[in-house]
Amino acid sequence: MEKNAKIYVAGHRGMVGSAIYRKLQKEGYENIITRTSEELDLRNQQAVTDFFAAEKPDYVFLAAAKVGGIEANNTYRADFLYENLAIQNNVIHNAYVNGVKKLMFLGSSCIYPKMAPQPLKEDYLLTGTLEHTNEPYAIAKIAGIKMCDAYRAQYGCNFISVMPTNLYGFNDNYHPQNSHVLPALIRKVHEAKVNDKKEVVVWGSGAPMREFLFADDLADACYFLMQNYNEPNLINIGTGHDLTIKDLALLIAAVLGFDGELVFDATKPDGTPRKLMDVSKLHSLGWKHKIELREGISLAYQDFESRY
Ligand SMILES: NC(=O)C1=CN([C@@H]2O[C@H](COP(=O)(O)OP(=O)(O)OC[C@H]3O[C@@H](n4cnc5c(N)ncnc54)[C@H](OP(=O)(O)O)[C@@H]3O)[C@@H](O)[C@H]2O)C=CC1
Ligand SMILES: C[C@H]1O[C@H](OP(=O)(O)OP(=O)(O)OC[C@H]2O[C@@H](n3cnc4c(=O)[nH]c(N)nc43)[C@H](O)[C@@H]2O)[C@@H](O)[C@@H](O)C1=O
Repeated sequence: MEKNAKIYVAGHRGMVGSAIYRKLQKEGYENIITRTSEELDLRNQQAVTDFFAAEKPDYVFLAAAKVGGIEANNTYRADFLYENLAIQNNVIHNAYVNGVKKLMFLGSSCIYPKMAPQPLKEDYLLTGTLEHTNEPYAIAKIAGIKMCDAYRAQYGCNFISVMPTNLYGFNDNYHPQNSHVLPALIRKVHEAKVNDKKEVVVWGSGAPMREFLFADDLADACYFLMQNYNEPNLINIGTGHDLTIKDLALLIAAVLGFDGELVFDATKPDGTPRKLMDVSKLHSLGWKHKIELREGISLAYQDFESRY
């Protein structure tokens, strides 16, 4: 990407989009264009068509999406399918129509088959049944990946798809029901600590395993791949390490200084038992994460405390 290139970061107020924006600024890009969802609703086909025709961006990071944790995905099934399909259809198609030089689409580790062998290799996509709680989201994301591949095959567009693992970081969503597990547990443990409560409720059995990547590391990888990756096949982004939800809760309790009990709520779903990324393809290209989990939780907690 040339330093004077016009780069559209879709979803720049979100956790991932804001990290990509910070990374681009740090690298010296000055022509970054953004719109909030109030200024440009990416579900609106005409509005997106007009925006691309007027702005003609050179590069696009598509980090706008309907996003949430296990409960949000399972509850708002229609919204996750419709909104994500609409956003990605509009952005990817108009990127093609307006000659965007390169576009990055973000998938997610939760769109691999529920019972895929571990660690998850890129070619396991579409080899088995999806996890029920996030099936609508996964169907939309798989369509986005296939759309990038199809526009490359038919029209020669340099559209790439990356597959991030579970993320956390600055500007995360700490909603009690709709957030992902890591921000949810930061909030619950914090509230238990300041209110002198003896217990924190952890959803499910605590046995599922998850891998976590700090959003600024993801942004660094996205920037690296935007410079160095031009293939139709998707590429995993993660750390290659995971832990149980119980151990995650214990680690968050340790970092935040909470010494009460963890109580497991079996009425809540566990979701996918494990989704550890095989990151050998990314490592072979020369990229590795920098922020380890304990440090990342500490950074995220500082952000949480400054915003709540
Ligand atoms: N969080 C995670 O653990 C993971 C995320 N990902 C992927 O990363 C990407 C970003 O996720 P994340 O940053 O966590 O999500 P956030 O919810 O933090 O941010 C999403 C952004 O999308 C924008 N957006 C949503 N709907 C619309 C719309 N209709 N029109 C315009 N903009 C819209 C929002 O804009 P505004 O703020 O202006 O309303 C918001 O800034 C997504 O593609 C997601 O699937 C992949 C793996 C894991
Ligand atoms: C990134 C990925 O995120 C989603 O998948 P997920 O990894 O299953 O999501 P999660 O982070 O919400 O939960 C992880 C695990 O943690 C447990 N858990 C415990 N206690 C809380 C808790 O308090 N909140 C939440 N949310 N989960 C909890 C929870 O029961 C589950 O076993 C996809 O829908 C999909 O959208 C996607 O892309």
